[in-house]
Amino acid sequence: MVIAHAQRNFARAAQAPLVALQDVNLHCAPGSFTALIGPSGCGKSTLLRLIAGLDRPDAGSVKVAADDPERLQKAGRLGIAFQDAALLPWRTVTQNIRLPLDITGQYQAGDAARIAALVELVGLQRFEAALPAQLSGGMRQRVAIARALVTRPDVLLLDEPFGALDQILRRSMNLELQRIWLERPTTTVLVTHGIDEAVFLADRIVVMHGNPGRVAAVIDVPFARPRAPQLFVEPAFRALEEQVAEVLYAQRGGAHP
Ligand SMILES: Nc1ncnc2c1ncn2[C@@H]1O[C@H](COP(=O)(O)OP(=O)(O)OP(=O)(O)O)[C@@H](O)[C@H]1O
Repeated sequence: MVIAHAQRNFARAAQAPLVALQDVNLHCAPGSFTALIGPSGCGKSTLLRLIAGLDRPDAGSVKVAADDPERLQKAGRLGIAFQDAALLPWRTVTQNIRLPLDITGQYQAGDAARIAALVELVGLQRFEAALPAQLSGGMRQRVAIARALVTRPDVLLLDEPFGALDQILRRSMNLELQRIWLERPTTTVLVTHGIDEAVFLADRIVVMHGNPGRVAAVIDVPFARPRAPQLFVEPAFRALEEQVAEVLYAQRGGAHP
């Protein structure tokens, strides 16, 4: 995925346009895991929407697998999950997972076994027939991730998927996401507010600043996988968290809590 000099402006009544993204360059190698982190309003979701083909840049270009994201989006080759799992309340777990196949008209009888394997991948065996209202927040997010993977996408885009979960559940979902990603290596971009989540999951952390939205630093994460929960408290992990925090808070004048 290559983002070259991307700019996105939003019109504002009686004011100069808001520059949500300015001259953003980013290259994500196939099979890599990138985390986007930055203060609220710095343009993370806007950038994700450009990669997802849900929005277009005003200048510059976005290419996913050398192709136009909007085209890939329509072909179901981009998998997306948002903070709000956005499941259809009248559909069961299995029916929600197969939704992208129904929408794109790709569903075939042979897909049932693949969907069952996805249910297993996200640890929801025995809940296939449950409705969203019968699931916990973490389970709903698992369904959203399985649904994002059902079309075998080239790229998985996750916009704060665990943002609404409590800290303990978030940690366990971080481990789950790592397991899922290791079992199904997919180029992934994760938007998060959690420095620990970014350091634990990503190969590379893209730290953004706002006004205008831009890339402030790209920090490599060297830890080998699979990463164990103990990593969260290791000095090298803490040092990397500190490095990310320093860039993150630099925009507010340097000092951070
Ligand atoms: N459709 C839109 N119309 C007008 N302004 C928009 C639109 N979408 C985003 N913006 C503005 O662009 C800026 C970037 O928004 P964006 O949602 O990308 O930020 P973010 O970093 O994802 O924020 P958060 O972490 O709070 O979700 C914000 O100032 C927002 O108000």
